[in-house]
Amino acid sequence: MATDASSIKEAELASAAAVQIPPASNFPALKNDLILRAARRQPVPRVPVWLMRQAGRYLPEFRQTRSKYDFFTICRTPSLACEVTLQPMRRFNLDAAIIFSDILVVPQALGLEVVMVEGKGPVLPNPISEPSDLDRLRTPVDVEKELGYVMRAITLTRHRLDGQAPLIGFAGAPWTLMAYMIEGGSSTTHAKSKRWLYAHPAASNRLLDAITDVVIDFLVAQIRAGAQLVQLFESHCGSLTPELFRRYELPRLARIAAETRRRLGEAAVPMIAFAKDGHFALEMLAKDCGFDVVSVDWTMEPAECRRRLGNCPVALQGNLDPVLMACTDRDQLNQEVHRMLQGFGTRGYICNLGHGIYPDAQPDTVGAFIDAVHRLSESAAAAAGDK
Ligand SMILES: Cc1c2[nH]c(c1CCC(=O)O)Cc1[nH]c(c(CCC(=O)O)c1C)Cc1[nH]c(c(CCC(=O)O)c1C)Cc1[nH]c(c(CCC(=O)O)c1C)C2
Repeated sequence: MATDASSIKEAELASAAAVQIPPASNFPALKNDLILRAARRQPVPRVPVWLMRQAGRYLPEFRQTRSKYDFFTICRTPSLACEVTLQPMRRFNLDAAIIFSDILVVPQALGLEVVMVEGKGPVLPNPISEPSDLDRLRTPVDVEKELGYVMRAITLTRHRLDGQAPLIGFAGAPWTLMAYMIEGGSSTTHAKSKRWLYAHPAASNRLLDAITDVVIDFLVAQIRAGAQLVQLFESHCGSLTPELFRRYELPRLARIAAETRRRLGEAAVPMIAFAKDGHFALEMLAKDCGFDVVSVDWTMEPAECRRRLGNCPVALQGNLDPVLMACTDRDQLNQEVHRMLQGFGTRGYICNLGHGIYPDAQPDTVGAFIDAVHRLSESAAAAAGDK
């Protein structure tokens, strides 16, 4: 029998792939529902906290798993995606887990190739360039067939979490995915994809609708598989003008929230919208989209967000500068946490970073951040009379 490194790796992958997925029912009882209560603006004894991209490159245990497998192999092998999702849950007292996957699985389901290039990030070798390229898209998408591995990872993880905290499912928002599909990867200006919005409005609507249809089916399927909250990532919101956002994206975000909820009925779960650099869109996101929670980045002043929204029935999430996760000064960290708690208040608030955690984050600082949120918010919530 061959015992070289590659055959050991193949054998490990085969055994990971052979893990049986239990049915998406009879899940273990939830021991910590703080994030669900905060999303519904109910009183909490302390503020829940999780970190965008909490499972990933800053953790040595992730890097070890990643050194053995290609990025999308981890995503497509439910027991590996589950293991990586649980890694930060074992280390930290987090109030939610987020399933390990990527927003770019939706373009893959639509028939576009996406590869993860070391040191560069995601690349789509054959992006959409012309409106006629839309005929290449494989629509309609059967999400169970194309993305069933995400649903299986969710079901397995929900069981293995054993009720420690709720599990978050997610998808990219239509504009953000359209931008990747046209740019072919990361971009600072999104000039090509924005040019589509101006020059090809009908084709842009067709592409955005095709993405929206998949996103709705995908979120519904993730929730049926066991996701207890879902977050929509509009990471490229900041490239749009308010008018482009209002015309192209707002109606789609509203359709995603309304249709997902309608299709699930009683089984609906809280929905979070994260719009990076979406200052101009705060009121639109909070009042005209139907999401339960709006997640803001670090460029927004917490108290100012509350002031702008008045008594709008929406919870807020955010917004610590992720760079602080690479710093060691605990007084500074405590001060920043205190400032967020003061500005956002302890009701209807989920503490998080303003964007995904960076690879140079220090695990010790991440732990100190989570503990500071719990410690400082407990006294603030008690002072506000919340239990
Ligand atoms: C760990 C990881 C992920 N994606 C990528 C990596 C690093 C790749 C590697 O290990 O090689 C590539 C990977 N995938 C993407 C990027 C960003 C590329 C760019 O800058 O445009 C990278 C480096 C695209 C992507 N992917 C995602 C977003 C939205 C959030 C954000 O704005 O940061 C975006 C924009 C979401 C995402 N992506 C991931 C999760 C996992 C769950 C978690 O821990 O939170 C999530 C939620 C996982």
